[in-house]
Amino acid sequence: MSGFEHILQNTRAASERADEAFLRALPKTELHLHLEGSLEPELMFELAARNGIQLPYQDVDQIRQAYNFTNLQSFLDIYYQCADVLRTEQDFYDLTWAYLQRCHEEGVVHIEPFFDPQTHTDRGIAMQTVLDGISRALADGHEQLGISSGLILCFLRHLSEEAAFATLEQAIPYLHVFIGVGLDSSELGNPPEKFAKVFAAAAELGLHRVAHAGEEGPIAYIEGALDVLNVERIDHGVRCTDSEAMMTRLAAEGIPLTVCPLSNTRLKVYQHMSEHPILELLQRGLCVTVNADDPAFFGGYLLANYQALADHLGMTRGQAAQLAANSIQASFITVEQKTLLLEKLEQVIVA
Ligand code: HPA
Ligand SMILES: [Zn+2]
Repeated sequence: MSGFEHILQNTRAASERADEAFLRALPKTELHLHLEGSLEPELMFELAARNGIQLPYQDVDQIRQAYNFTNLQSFLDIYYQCADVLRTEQDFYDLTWAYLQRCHEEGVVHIEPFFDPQTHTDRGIAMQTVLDGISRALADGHEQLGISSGLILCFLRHLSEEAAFATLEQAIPYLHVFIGVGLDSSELGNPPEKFAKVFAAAAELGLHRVAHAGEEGPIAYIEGALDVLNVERIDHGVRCTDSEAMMTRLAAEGIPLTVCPLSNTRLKVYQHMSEHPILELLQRGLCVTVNADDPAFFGGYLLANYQALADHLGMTRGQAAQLAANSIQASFITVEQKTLLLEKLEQVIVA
């Protein structure tokens, strides 16, 4: 038994249901967060006004009413439309800074957020504009809020591999401001194999690799992400429950899943949070983590995702602490940084 598990099992309160103060106090990382998905309607209107853009909505209430999704694609259609207000370096800064402030309030100590350069470069926004704004905010987040970060560049899988290659090439001058590549957008019909060459090229550049797989897509997509793209984490991955063999493999190989509970219910992967399998996967020994995905669209940031598991699945303090520990273990920080964060986590558990 590791020191951490020993502490968990011998802490009297470990079997109590996790409450908000405890969840907030746990040092947590967030590994599955699309920066464009943290664009709140209020900031959307502010940026639209600043950039002289007419939104197809009257006010923030009307926008929120439009967030009534039936599946992933119904969300993506609105999500890409909303991103059109992001035009200047300052817009990308403000977007990222607003997210960092939420992290600070919620006890998030390290983040590895995603951004979708093609959503912007295809509208004529320069890669440099996007990356300068995001990276300036992340640097301020480290300096002023003590939040460390590693940015991940995602390829849009509904576009071609050639387009992904062009994006990677455009990003090469900025290799110092991102740590890895990911794969997102419409999953069904766009299997991981489509991006085999560009992921191999990213690996050659020394970049980390992650991919969305098994959100709506089948087991074969999780397999393809692991065996063809050589990813180090699976984003979502909840459909691994379709296969005993896959669940056993993920547990045995310690491959982290970045699970997003509120996203899964808002996009109807599950009809209700009470059906969510995350705690069963945790029990089976998978390295599952909790994340917000697109919090401005799905009704809550990281803490709300943890809270939903306490409210609807009866998540205990012990389970919450294990999920937070997994989020630290699954991140791309150094062993020394992990040890430090796990020590802080232990202090919260025994307090
Ligand atoms: O949950 C998601 N899945 C795929 N693409 C996305 N882009 C933003 N969020 C998502
Ligand atoms: Zn996602």
